[in-house]
Amino acid sequence: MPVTNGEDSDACPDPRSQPLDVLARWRAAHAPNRSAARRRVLVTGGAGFIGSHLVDRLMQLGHEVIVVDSLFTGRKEYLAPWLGNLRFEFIRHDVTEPIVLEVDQIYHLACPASPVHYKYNAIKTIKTNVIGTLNMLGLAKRIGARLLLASTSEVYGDPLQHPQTEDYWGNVNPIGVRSCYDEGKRVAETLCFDYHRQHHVDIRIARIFNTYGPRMIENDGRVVSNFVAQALRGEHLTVYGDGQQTRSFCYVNDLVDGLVRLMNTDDITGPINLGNPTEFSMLQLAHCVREKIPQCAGIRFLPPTPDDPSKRQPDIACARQLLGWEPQVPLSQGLDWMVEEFRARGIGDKQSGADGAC
Ligand SMILES: O=c1ccn([C@@H]2O[C@H](COP(=O)(O)OP(=O)(O)O[C@H]3OC[C@@H](O)[C@H](O)[C@H]3O)[C@@H](O)[C@H]2O)c(=O)[nH]1
Repeated sequence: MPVTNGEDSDACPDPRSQPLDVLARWRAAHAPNRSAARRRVLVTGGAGFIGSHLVDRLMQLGHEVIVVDSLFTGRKEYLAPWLGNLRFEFIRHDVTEPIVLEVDQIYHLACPASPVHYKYNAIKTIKTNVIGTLNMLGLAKRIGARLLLASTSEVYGDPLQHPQTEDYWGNVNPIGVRSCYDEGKRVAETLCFDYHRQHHVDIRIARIFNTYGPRMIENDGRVVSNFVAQALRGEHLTVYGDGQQTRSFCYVNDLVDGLVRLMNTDDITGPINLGNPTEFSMLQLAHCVREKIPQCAGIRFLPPTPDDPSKRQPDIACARQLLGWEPQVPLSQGLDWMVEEFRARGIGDKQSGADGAC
């Protein structure tokens, strides 16, 4: 980790004359048992869908990984391959409570991300985004760690600009049912920049667009997992509204690649959009899933959900230019892998017939 302000000698800066951030960064850069090849990395929300894939990548790269997760939506079994590994630790902890750890990097992902889950306890969701992020930024400041915030495309709300570039300020309802998440993440971004300006905390902000892949919880309510699980069970695909709303779906391994690149790129704060720019309507997605899973019963239209964004597509010019990153996996391929994993989990083995289909 680079030490700035002329403090790159091995000698410890004089604690009486140096600001705290200089001392913290000196300590981080000179910590024993650490190197660029073997960093100590904290992943909050590391037992979740994206978090657990990120943990796999960090462990494969040879880092020491600490996962902090409340297991509200995360699943410990996603971490099973690493339990018992000497480079891995799991701590069941809610980030709304402070925690003290010594690490070089913090990937701060902790927060329910499915609209169904984040609306379930809206006050808890906003606390997680605000107090949880404050706690993690305080920790980063204290120990001189770099912090990457998993922000979201939801900061753009129901966008009036399409596709969305990072300089677009968004169109967000501050008092709606989704506000706990989208306003919560907007405040989390604000906090990151305030800690950066005021305390020189080294921050990275990733605006993550819709992501899918193996290990999505089959009933987490998001569209790709819903459609695949419904199709495998021989049920109808539930399309909310007229299905003309659009999203752009990124395969989880591509996203993890973007997160790791962003974390390890110097002299950049973001925000940076990370997502697949290929846009689909929900009806197109439904047809794609039906083609792959013929036992699917058909489509059932349900009322739209409040404040549902009508369109969403990332402009990823910044990620291409600054990180040399762009998604590699087309939706059709990613869906095949996801269907395979859902089948391996036994989803659809016992056809429910609950909605009268099949
Ligand atoms: O069964 C379903 C589920 C969802 N949908 C629709 O599919 C679209 C996508 O819905 P999802 O719940 O998958 O995800 P959303 O885009 O609403 O929110 C997501 O945005 C990006 C991330 O930050 C989060 O994963 C999540 O908040 C919405 O228009 C929704 O109404 C259906 O038509 N049927």
